[in-house]
Amino acid sequence: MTSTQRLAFLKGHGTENDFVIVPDPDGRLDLSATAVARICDRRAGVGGDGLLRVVRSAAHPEASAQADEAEWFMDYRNGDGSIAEMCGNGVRVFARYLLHAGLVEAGDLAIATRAGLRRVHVAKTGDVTVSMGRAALSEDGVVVTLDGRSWPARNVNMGNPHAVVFVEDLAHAGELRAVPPFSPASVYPDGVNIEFVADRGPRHVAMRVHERGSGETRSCGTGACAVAVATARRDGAAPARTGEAVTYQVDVLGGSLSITELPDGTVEMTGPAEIVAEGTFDPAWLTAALA
Ligand SMILES: N[C@@H](CCC[C@H](N)C(=O)O)C(=O)O
Repeated sequence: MTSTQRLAFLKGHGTENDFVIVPDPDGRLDLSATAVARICDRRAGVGGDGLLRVVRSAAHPEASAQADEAEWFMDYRNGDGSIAEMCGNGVRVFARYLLHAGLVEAGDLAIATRAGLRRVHVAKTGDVTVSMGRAALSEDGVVVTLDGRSWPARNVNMGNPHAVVFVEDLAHAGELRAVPPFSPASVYPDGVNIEFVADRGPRHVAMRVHERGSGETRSCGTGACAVAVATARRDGAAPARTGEAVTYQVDVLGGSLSITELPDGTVEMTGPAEIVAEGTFDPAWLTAALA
């Protein structure tokens, strides 16, 4: 890109997990971690928990194998510029963007991600539903410690890693300004998203999350799925065994998500996704940010 070209961006969110959306259909942009962190900076940049680069699957080496089934690849980056495999709120916002930009029709579509294909249902307005794949749960003896308290954590992989901790009171998660200490570190060599969960009622919980690469956010879609499945197991609900789907409402600081685990083990998430603004980067600022 030359400094005279204006690069467009949009801003969107899903339950207040907010993203800078950068359309780059032909995969021409070289977005370093530093550039992403500058764009996501809430004071000196556009600001966001993360960035969604919109690239044709065929134009991206990590997605070309999915190009036959999904025209578009979600190149997701955390706010610090690090790469993550998957983002559940992001994929709903990504689908909302594709429809908003006239790149897809309303209805069912597939989106390529680093965690594989995700099938999405997006209508002209309203909530977006995404099939998030299967959760992989394991007991690895992980313990999370914060402000003098310790809890066992459930390890859940939703394409990306999560440690789910049940607490009596979400206030026990404190300020969440830094990654809550956990051990053994070897379970999560690439870092982890940590969810604190409290009961709200039958099949209804609330959570707070410290996201790898973004800090405390107001919502995490993959985290809400991890929480729903971990809570279902704690409650003795196992759709694969009983043949009955189980749905949990998961409240986050920025709203609420509905998560259903189906008898085939796949997890569906439904929640809002909005585009709130469109703009262009100042060319001189962007040139410096990309340098
Ligand atoms: N906010 C996202 C998760 C984004 C990725 C995560 N921080 C990671 O590094 O795994 C969501 O909605 O799932």
